[in-house]
Amino acid sequence: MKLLAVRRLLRIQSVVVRYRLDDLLFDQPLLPWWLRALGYLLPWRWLPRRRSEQPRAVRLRLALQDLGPIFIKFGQILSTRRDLLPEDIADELTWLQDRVPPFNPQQSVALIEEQLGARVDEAFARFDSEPLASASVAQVHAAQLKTGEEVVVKVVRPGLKAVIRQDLAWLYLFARLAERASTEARRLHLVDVVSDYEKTIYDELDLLREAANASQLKRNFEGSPLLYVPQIYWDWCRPKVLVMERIYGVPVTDLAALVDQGTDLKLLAERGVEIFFTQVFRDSFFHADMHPGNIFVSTRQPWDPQYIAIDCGIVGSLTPQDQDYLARNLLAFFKRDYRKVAQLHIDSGWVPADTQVNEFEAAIRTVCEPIFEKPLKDISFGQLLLRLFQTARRFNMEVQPQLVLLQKTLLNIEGLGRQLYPELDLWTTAKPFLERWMRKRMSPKAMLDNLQGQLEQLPHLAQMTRTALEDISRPAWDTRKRERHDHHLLRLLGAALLAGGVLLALQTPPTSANAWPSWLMLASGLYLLVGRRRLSD
Ligand SMILES: Nc1ncnc2c1ncn2[C@@H]1O[C@H](COP(=O)(O)OP(=O)(O)OP(=O)(O)O)[C@@H](O)[C@H]1O
Repeated sequence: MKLLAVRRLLRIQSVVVRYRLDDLLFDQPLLPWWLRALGYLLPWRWLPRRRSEQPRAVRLRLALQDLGPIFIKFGQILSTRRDLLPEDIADELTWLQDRVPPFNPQQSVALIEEQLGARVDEAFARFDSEPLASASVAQVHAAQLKTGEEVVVKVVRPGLKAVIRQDLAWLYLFARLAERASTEARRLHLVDVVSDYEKTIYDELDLLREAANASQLKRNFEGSPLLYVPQIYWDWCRPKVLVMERIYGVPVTDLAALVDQGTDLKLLAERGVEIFFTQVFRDSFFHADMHPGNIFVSTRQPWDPQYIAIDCGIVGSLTPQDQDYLARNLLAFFKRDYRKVAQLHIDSGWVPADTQVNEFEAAIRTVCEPIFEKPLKDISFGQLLLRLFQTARRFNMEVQPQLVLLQKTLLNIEGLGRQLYPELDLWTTAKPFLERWMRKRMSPKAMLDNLQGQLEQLPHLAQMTRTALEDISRPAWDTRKRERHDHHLLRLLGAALLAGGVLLALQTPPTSANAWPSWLMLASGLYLLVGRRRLSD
C-alpha cells in the first residue's frame, strides 16, 4: 500500500513538472513568502519556458485530466467554487466534463456479470460493448432488455474505491500543509473543501442511491411538461450497475442543434429556473449536480421544450424552516430590505443570536449595493447568495451544507439559462413563483395543516419536553441550540394550549361567563404557534 502511495506521489510530481504548474503552486499569495522563495530552489523551475506554453488554467485542466478520474471530479467540483478560484481557472475547469478515456469493455462485462449474477447475454437481448460514454465515475453502455426496451447500463469504474482512498489521502495532505503554512489557505477552509468532496464522491459510487434519487425525481415531475427523468429498471440495478431507459435528447450545450430544431430558447431558459424553484420549494428535493453534461432537451415539440435530467447521484433537500427563511431572504433581498435579511439570518439560527443586527445589516448592504447597481437581468442570484454567505461567515454563520449545495446549483442553473437566453431576467421569472409559494404557506389551509401537524405531535410532548429540559441542563449547551430549543418548546406549549382550549370549549358554551379560560388558552396557543412567528418577521 505504502509503495503504491509513493508511486502515486511520484506520478503527481511528474505531472506537476510536465505541465509546469510551478507558477500555480509557488507564486500564490496563498503561501507564505519563505515557501514561495523556496520554490525557486526546485531544479525544474530553472528549465526554460517555451514561448508556446499554454495559459495556466489550460495547463491545470490538462494536468488534472492526466491524473485521472478522482482529480477530474475534484476539478469539476472546484469549478463551481468561484468563491475560491480565480475566474480564468474556474472557467477552464468547467471543461473537465465527460472527457475521460474509456476503460476496457471486458472489465465492464465482468463487473456487470458479477453484480447481476448472470451472463450479459442472459440479461440483455443486446449489449453494445463499445461504450456510449465514459465519465469520471462510470462508463455507460447501450443495451436492450429482453422485453424490448432500449436502455443504458451504467457501470462504476473498476478499482475506483482504492484510487479514491489514495488520491484523497494526498489531497488531504496538501490541504493540511497549505492550511498550516498560510492564513489565506485557512480562510479558504481547504481541508473542508476536500472533506466535502470526500462525502460526495463516495455517494456517487453507490448506484442504488442514484437510482433511488432518480425514481423520486421522476415521481415528483410525473406528467410535467418541464422535466423528464429516465425510468429505472430496478430488477437490473445493483450497487455498481444501474440500468435505465435510454434517452435521445439534444445536449443542452449544443446550442446550434437546439436552434436548428426551432427550440423556444427563452421558454427553455425560464423553465430551467422554474424547475429549480419547484424542486427547492415545492418538493424540497433538488438535483444538485446540474452541470450541462447532465442535462438534455427533448426533441419532441421544440415550441414546448422539456428538459431531461440524468445522473441524480447528488441531491439536496431543505427543511421547511430553511425553505421558509430562504424564500423570505430572497424576497427581502430584492426589496433591498437588508435589515430584514440580517434579522432573518438571526431568527433562523444561521448566525448566532447575539449578532449585532446593525453591524450585520451594514455588512450585507456594503456587499450587495454594488450588485444591485446593475440592471436586474445582469444580476446573478448565485453570486448574490455566495456574497451573502461569505459575509455571514464573517459573522460566524455555521457552514450549512444544504445551502452551499443549493447556491452551487443555482449558479449552474443561472449559467445555463443565460447561455441559452442571455436576456433571461431571473428575478422576474422567480418572483411570482416565490410570492405564490409564500401566499400558499400563509393561507388558512396551510396554517390549519401546520396546526394539525403540531397537534399530532402532542402525544410526544411529554417525552420531548423531558429530553429538552435534560439537554438544557447540560453545561455544554450553546446559545444557538438553546434558542432553537426554546423555539420548539414554545411551539409545543402553543399546541398543548390550543388543544386544551378546544377541549374546554367543547364542554363550556363559548358565550357563557366562565368560558374565558378556554378563550385565553385558544388565544395564547394561537399566538405561540402562529402569531409569534409572524410578528417576528
Ligand atoms: N439514460 C441515458 N440515455 C442516454 N445516454 C445516457 C444516459 N445516461 C447517461 N448517458 C450518457 O452517459 C454519459 C455519462 O453518464 P453520467 O453523467 O450518468 O455518468 P457519471 O460518471 O456520473 O458522469 P459525471 O462525470 O457527470 O459524474 C452522459 O453524459 C450521457 O452522454
